[in-house]
Amino acid sequence: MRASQKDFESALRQVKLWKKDPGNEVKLKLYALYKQATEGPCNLPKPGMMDLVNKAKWDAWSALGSLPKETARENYVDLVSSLSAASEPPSPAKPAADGEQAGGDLVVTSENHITTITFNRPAKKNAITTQMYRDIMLALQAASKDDSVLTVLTGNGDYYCSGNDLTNFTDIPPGGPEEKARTNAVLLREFVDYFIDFPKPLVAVVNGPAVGISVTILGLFDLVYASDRATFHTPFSPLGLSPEGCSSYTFPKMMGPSKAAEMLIFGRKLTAQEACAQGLVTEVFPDSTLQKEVWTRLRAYTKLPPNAVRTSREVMRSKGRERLHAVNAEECEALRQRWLSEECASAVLRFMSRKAKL
Ligand SMILES: CCCCC/C=C/CC(=O)SCCNC(=O)CCNC(=O)[C@H](O)C(C)(C)COP(=O)(O)OP(=O)(O)OC[C@H]1O[C@@H](n2cnc3c(N)ncnc32)[C@H](O)[C@@H]1OP(=O)(O)O
Repeated sequence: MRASQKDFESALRQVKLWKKDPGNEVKLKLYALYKQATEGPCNLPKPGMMDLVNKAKWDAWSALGSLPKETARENYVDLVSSLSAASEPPSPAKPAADGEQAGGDLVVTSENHITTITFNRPAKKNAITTQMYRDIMLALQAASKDDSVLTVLTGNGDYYCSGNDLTNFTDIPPGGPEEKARTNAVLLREFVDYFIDFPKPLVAVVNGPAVGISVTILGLFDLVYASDRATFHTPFSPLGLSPEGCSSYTFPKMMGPSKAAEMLIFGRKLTAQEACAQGLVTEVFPDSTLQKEVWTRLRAYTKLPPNAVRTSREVMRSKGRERLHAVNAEECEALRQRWLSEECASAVLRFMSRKAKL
């Protein structure tokens, strides 16, 4: 059945009512079909490589070639109707479809002298947005002053964290990609500095796969407890990136240069057992007992004399701190340049147009 102009307009209205973001892949398809249906084939000049969003849109529209306007209109209506059921708002009685808890993308709780910071974006595999970097710093600042003995980082859902949200690179400010790269480098440096300077023991409870920056900063933690479902992946080269979180220094020190090179340069993904053998993970637990065993142990640790714990940690940490700050600065500068590279731009585009996953 051919879609009428009325069906098309109704589909356009329906999309505006969707409460749930359908994801970049779908948004690009809808954009391309809309443009083809209303303007015909794309004849705009190709945007520059660094203009990521417009380049992705241009690619999607151009890929439709000389598809007739009527067919594009029909495909648009079909796509919207197939997705509409999934986009209906959840009833108030049920939890949100993506399982997000009240409290936003980051949940911070304090109980039994343990402050817990939880990545809470399960629908996006707990990818870290720009706002989340800022909120984690605020949470660490508060935890450094509260009555907690330990600070824990963990994830809600099947992932621990899928690393930096790759769409963080797509909102280009008026100052262009250079300004974006500069502000990202400043934010990253400040974020990692918080972990270097944090005054209390930091514990990661790695409940599932960990990617990118969520792996590299583990080198700055005191304890890393992992589920046997967890994996540890730093795919920097495929993304046109370079290591951060002081991992270029902490990983070779911890696992030796060649094991670190396999991870940080060649992107080898480690299982939890392998990461434990390399010293990145303290102990691996069966997924079914991770929470019970780890939290029982952590509660016992909070009963230790707090001043002795602090002093021991300080003497272990103080010698390397200056070096870590220098490494952090160097890694951020290397990344600032990487973010401006064609290799990185192409990798982000591939992810956004769903041609690539890890
Ligand atoms: C201030 C800046 C600081 C920068 C610091 C730099 C850090 C470097 C890094 O962290 S590099 C690592 C970056 N991360 C990745 O490359 C991971 C990309 N994600 C994937 O490859 C896959 O999503 C996966 C393997 C993690 C999971 O695959 P799976 O098939 O199980 O699930 P989906 O792909 O369908 O994912 C579900 C939705 O989550 C979105 N998503 C997942 N990870 C990210 C991410 N890192 N950034 C943005 N979005 C992410 C994914 O797009 C799906 O969303 P959708 O349902 O809307 O399509």
